[in-house]
Amino acid sequence: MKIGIIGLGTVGEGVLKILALENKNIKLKSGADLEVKYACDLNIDREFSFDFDKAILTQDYKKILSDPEIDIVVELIGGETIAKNIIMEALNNKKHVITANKALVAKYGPEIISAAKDNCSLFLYEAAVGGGIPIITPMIENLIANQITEIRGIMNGTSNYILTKMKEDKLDFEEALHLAAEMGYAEADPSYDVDGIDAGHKIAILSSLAYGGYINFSEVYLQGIRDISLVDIFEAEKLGFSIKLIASSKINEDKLVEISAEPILLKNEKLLSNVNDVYNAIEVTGSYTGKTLFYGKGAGMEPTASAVISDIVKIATDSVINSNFFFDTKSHLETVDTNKLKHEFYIRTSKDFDLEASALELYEEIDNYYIIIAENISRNELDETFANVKEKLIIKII
Ligand SMILES: NC(=O)C1=CN([C@@H]2O[C@H](COP(=O)(O)OP(=O)(O)OC[C@H]3O[C@@H](n4cnc5c(N)ncnc54)[C@H](OP(=O)(O)O)[C@@H]3O)[C@@H](O)[C@H]2O)C=CC1
Ligand SMILES: N[C@@H](CC=O)C(=O)O
Repeated sequence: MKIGIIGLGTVGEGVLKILALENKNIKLKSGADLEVKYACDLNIDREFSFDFDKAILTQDYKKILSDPEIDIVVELIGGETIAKNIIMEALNNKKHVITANKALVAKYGPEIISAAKDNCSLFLYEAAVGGGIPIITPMIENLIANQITEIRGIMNGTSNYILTKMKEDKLDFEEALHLAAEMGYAEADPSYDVDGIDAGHKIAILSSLAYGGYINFSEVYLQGIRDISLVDIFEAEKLGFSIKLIASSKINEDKLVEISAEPILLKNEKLLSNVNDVYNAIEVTGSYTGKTLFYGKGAGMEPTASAVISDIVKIATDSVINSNFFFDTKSHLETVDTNKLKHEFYIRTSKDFDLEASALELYEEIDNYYIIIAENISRNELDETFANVKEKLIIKII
């Protein structure tokens, strides 16, 4: 199998490196005969920390797309414009495509998957969710006997790293984000990480695999972590909770999906409360398995590259389940308006809120804020109640 890798940043360099180091072992274990014919990046004059034949380096991805010898194109440049063109052109040229680009899969999955089917090519994206954790393949293969009814987890390494550093090292948000970017965890535009968008992409992808249809990404309820301060982290701790960015979805009997990516106050005894640093953990509920848990590093060079290589080997060993059920491009899954659902909430509001005029009870006053715990209330009701305050943070409690 001849492979062209496009994008040699964090993930692409990892793929090139592991293939250079492990090619013989991979062949021994799987029988797959892999050759990287091209490795493409804008900057090819830099130093690499491992040995490989530099003749494979190119700055021109079009060479890869038009070379009839190339079987697999690995798209690792990220973004939604050139990356999408590369993927579509590669598929239309009858090449198999592998990506780690969750934004593209979540937003354009139906279009890309249809193009793959039309061209009898394969489109795989194990690295798009959970970094190094095998999760897409288990959803398609190992859990195939089950009806999946619920998925819940920590799916963004950067935000989990930030929340962990804020809690354990008392770093403020910006310092922790800076560290996450240095480690290669954050997206090129880190607002994807901290505004819940990346976790939203991932839960949309998993739900589209699980429930026999596709989720329209714009229907995922999103809330990020950028407004969470040390005050909230330590208030939560006093109450016996941790704050985690949780992506979740569940399907009800009417086939309506409740789907969100948002910070949640989780009881400290819960398993997900204790998943820290760049680690992700994804809990999948199946009709026969009950809950299964997938845990590991959710971002970073080597874990993510490991997932990309598993897709390469699947294609090379011709072992891909490619039915229409998973990410069914013809069946749009309807979603529930989560703003109407009643829950318990943690609220931090500035003191211009007229507490006496409201039916809500004060839990504590801290600095210039009221902390309020509100029960059996919807986001819509809370948004109306706190519409005019200078500052507010509203987080669901589970
Ligand atoms: N980092 C991670 O932990 C994970 C990332 N992902 C996904 O993997 C993908 C890649 O991410 P990551 O490796 O972090 O991104 P990086 O920004 O580190 O790498 C992208 C690379 O592609 C290069 N590039 C950009 N445009 C072109 C082009 N037209 N032709 C050739 N090369 C180009 C960039 O060069 P230059 O820098 O010069 O622009 C850069 O070297 C993204 O979709 C991301 O969401 C998925 C899971 C984990
Ligand atoms: N930025 C992402 C990278 C992996 O998907 C994250 O932090 O999880």
